Parts: sequence; structure tokens; C-alpha cells
Amino acid sequence: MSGTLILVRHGQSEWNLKNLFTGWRDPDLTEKGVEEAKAAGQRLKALGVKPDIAFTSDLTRAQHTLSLILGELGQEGLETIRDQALNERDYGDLSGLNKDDAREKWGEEQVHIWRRSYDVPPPGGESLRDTGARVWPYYMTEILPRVLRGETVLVAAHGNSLRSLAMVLDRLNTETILQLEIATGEPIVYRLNADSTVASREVLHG
Ligand SMILES: O=C(O)[C@H](O)COP(=O)(O)O
Repeated sequence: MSGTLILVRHGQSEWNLKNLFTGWRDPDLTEKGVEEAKAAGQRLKALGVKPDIAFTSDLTRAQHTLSLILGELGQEGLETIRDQALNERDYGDLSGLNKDDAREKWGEEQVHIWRRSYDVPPPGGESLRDTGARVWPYYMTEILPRVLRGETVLVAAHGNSLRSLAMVLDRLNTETILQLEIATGEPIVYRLNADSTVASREVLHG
């Protein structure tokens, strides 16, 4: 066994609440999102988790979630690396549009394909494969080596940047990834084997 990797999607954002495609736009958390983030921190604390380092994206909602979690853990000053490699999928021309309005305009099926498929990008934006093309090398070079050294690494990021990472960790293929949803503010705790495969996976539900 080597180290521990904790993935957490940010708490509810202002645009999650308004049902808008967000991508690289930068809304902050709602009150509910703040509470979700604090609750995530409390659940990690109850589990006895003590991160050695944290990673987050270049976007406010993930950074704010991370700082609330670290507050609950009493680790406000923890070394934190921010990188846009961990940003949400770029939703391109859909950014800022209402998801129900988009379903009306393009149809339920097309919108679902843009949101959940592996390799169909939304207009002007990134497919999950495109997102993975920046997340996977970042994971391999910056995050995984620390976990393999036995560290506990906390990653606060986004629904689709984390879905691309879960493809690797949970061995999902281009079909089975369609089913994976990652809830806001629910940490996923992975213990990794020395060969980087997953020894155990636990979702800390609310
Ligand atoms: O960017 C967004 O709109 C959300 O964070 C994730 O959206 P999705 O559930 O449509 O992938």
C-alpha cells in the first residue's frame, strides 16, 4: 500500500444553482456550497485524514471549497498548488447558457452527449478526452508521485476534470464513463497500491 488520494468536487456554485453551463467561468459558491464544503471537511476530519499537500484549479469555486475544508481540518496554511490543468472542462459556446434552454434548443440527447460523452466536444469547447489530455499528464507528473511516496494528497476540482481522473483510477472506459456522476462536496477517498492501482475507494456521502 502507498498513499491516499482524496478527490473532492467544489460545493454548489452560483451557476450550479442557476442551472447554467459554467466551464471556465468563475462564479463563487452559494451558501449551500459553503455548507457542503465545510461538511466535506468535517467528514474528512472524522476519518482522521491529514493531507500533506493540496492541489486545486485556477477557479474560485474550487479554491474556496479547498480553503473551507482546510479550515475544518485546522490546516489553513497547508501547501497548496493551483493549476489550470485541473480546471473544469471548457464548455465553449455553451458557457453561461441555461441547461434546460439548451435542451429545448438542441434536444435532450445532444445535450447529454455534450455533457457526458467521452469524445464529443460542446461547440467551441472541450470533450472529456480534451480535458483528460491536460488532467492526465498533470496527475502523472505532479500528483501521483507524491501519493506513491506515501503522502496524503487532497485535490479540490470540478465535475469533469475529476471524471477524467476517475477514468484512470476506476478503470472506466469510453462507454462506462458516461454513467459516472460526481456530486458536489462529497469527497472520494482512494488508497493506492504501490503500482498506482486502487486498493480501496470510499465516497464520503452527506
Ligand atoms: O461547468 C459546469 O456547468 C458544471 O460544473 C458541470 O457541468 P455538467 O454537469 O454539465 O458536466
